[in-house]
Amino acid sequence: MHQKEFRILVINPGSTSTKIGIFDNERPVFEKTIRHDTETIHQFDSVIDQYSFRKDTILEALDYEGINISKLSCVVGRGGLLRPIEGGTYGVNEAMLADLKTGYAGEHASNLGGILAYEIAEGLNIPSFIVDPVVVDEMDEIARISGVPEMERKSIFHALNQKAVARRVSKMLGKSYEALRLIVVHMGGGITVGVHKGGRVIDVNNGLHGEGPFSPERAGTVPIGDLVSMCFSGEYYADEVMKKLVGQGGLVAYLGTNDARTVEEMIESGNEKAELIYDAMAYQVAKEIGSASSVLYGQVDAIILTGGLAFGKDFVKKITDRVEWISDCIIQPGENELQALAEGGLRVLRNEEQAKEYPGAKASKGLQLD
Ligand SMILES: Nc1ncnc2c1ncn2[C@@H]1O[C@H](COP(=O)(O)OP(=O)(O)OP(=O)(O)O)[C@@H](O)[C@H]1O
Ligand SMILES: CCCC(=O)O
Repeated sequence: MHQKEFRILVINPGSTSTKIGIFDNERPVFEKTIRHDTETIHQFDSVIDQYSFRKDTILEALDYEGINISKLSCVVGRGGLLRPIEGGTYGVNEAMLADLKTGYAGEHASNLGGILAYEIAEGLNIPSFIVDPVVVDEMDEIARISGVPEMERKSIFHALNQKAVARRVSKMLGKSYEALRLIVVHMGGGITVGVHKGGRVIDVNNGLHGEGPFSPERAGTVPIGDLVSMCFSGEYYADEVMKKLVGQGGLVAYLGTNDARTVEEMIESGNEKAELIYDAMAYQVAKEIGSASSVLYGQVDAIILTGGLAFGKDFVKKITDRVEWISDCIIQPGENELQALAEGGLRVLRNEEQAKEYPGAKASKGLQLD
């Protein structure tokens, strides 16, 4: 039987770009990365203030391509720092909009995803969704214990790409995602190592707020006593310390760049410090994988390396040399987040899955965004 065709607009707002795509069912018919220079972004005081600018930019790009948005079936955005929720596709509701707008769990460019999806969809009288936001939380209770009762470990990670890649590899292996025990390692600007079991991510490092391996621009776990001393030294404001951990940590702090390709060039030209730091980043990723394997009692069906850094063959080898005794390593470089967003929306349009309802506190009134 001929399958019904749905046309889906997907929106993935990043800190320096807005990626958009039009999909006819699973098939991408248009994809564009709209780059925003630092000057443009810095004229806004907060992420939410960028809303009208990003919306206009998206609509102009679609108009320029001659894409008629009245033919859309739904709009899907990347979800942001919401309340902790399980993975899946969520309909954008007022409670979600309120949390995205106030930045319930902090500022993140993806907070704009749900808002933009909703605003564009509402004008067309079609549904809007988010899929697997960074706050997907399926952690086991035991994984939440930190050692300080006032501080619970949190699940903040590259849920969208981790889940999409895990599903893709499961298909490649001829098994269902739910039947496999996987360690998925997303290595981008931040690095997160997720333990996937029974279709849930039962443990993962908080890749945004200081846990796990250091990354191109984040510090990861640091010696905690020294961090406390730094905080109370009187030399730094809180936001300065935070920047050292997120944005100006990792490769940026040691080598002045967040671009692994530049680091590789430095190593080529004999820079020994660059070599040590790059080795250390791979070493920390491998250690995190080793730790994740113990969560699965060593019974790991595959270790999957993904994200931009997985394009770096030497970097990948530095990791796999240390962990391939645990399980097979499957390399899936880059990320396919637009496709993953489209597929999440499609599963609901096709009634293969029901859209989940976001559980936050209800907003009292419709939101005024313009
Ligand atoms: N061919 C390559 N070889 C080595 N490193 C690469 C290559 N391509 C990209 N990278 C590195 O990957 C990193 C960026 O990865 P990616 O694009 O996944 O991050 P992002 O999308 O900005 O952040 P995040 O994935 O954390 O949301 C950069 O350090 C970049 O230099
Ligand atoms: C860790 C959450 C996604 C990101 O890197 O910003």
